[in-house]
Amino acid sequence: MINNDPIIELQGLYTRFGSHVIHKNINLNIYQGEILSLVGGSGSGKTTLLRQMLSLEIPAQGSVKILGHSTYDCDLELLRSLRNRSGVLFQQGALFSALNVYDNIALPMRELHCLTEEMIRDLVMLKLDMVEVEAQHVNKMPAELSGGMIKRVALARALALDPEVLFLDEPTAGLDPPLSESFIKLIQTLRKELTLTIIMVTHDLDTLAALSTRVAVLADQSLVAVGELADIIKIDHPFIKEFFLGERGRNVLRNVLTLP
Ligand SMILES: Nc1ncnc2c1ncn2[C@@H]1O[C@H](COP(=O)(O)OP(=O)(O)OP(=O)(O)O)[C@@H](O)[C@H]1O
Repeated sequence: MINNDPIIELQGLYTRFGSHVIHKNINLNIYQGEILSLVGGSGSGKTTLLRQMLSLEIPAQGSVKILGHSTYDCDLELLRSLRNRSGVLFQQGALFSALNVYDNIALPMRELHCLTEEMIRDLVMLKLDMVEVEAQHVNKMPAELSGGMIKRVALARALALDPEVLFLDEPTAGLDPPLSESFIKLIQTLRKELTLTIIMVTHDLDTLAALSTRVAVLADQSLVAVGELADIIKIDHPFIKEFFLGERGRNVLRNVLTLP
């Protein structure tokens, strides 16, 4: 279910690294219950925008509101509670290599300092069950896990504190097609069961087409298009044409849409 409350509001965002301008006047509302996919060329600033939504980076200008609160002028306590209401699955460094599966998922729970080890154990097992990982794997170290399993355990950790918003950076990168498909199905199921709002960066058109309720396209330092995939592909912009309507794009999209 999507409703009209913006969960995230970006207004007039400008980002610069030295003299390198990454974003110019980005405006975007993300609504409760949607899965918004952010696409753009390499270096267009997708991950940076995600990090700004998570208040891990501050733009040169503009404001970010998450769950109704402005993140750049709020106190640390509020910032911490807003972060606890968001889960993140980063593309790199998804798990702490020195911690086993159990401790990776338990970490955000322990950081709350208000749960007993018994409660944490029950919650860790519940999260593992949610991501369809069997209990026998709890003592394994990340190096002993397959790529698909790492993604699932990292997702369990991202869901550890029952977030309202989930950020996914290239969630299916590095997975072969069957693993990617089963991860997509898992995200679809979780979104329905947990009424999550999901913001995802992806280059993968299968993932994008299967999951997105809306797509936002970053190019020329701006958001050049925001909308449903069926409308986005009709827009006459070089990046959109190349990304969605090149040979690979056409092969994926012709199964789900009528192409121009
Ligand atoms: N902390 C930083 N300091 C300087 N430049 C940075 C910093 N973070 C990102 N950049 C630069 O900003 C640009 C956007 O980076 P970003 O990682 O957000 O792009 P992206 O769209 O996610 O790229 P990709 O698809 O390749 O992952 C890149 O040119 C990058 O080198």
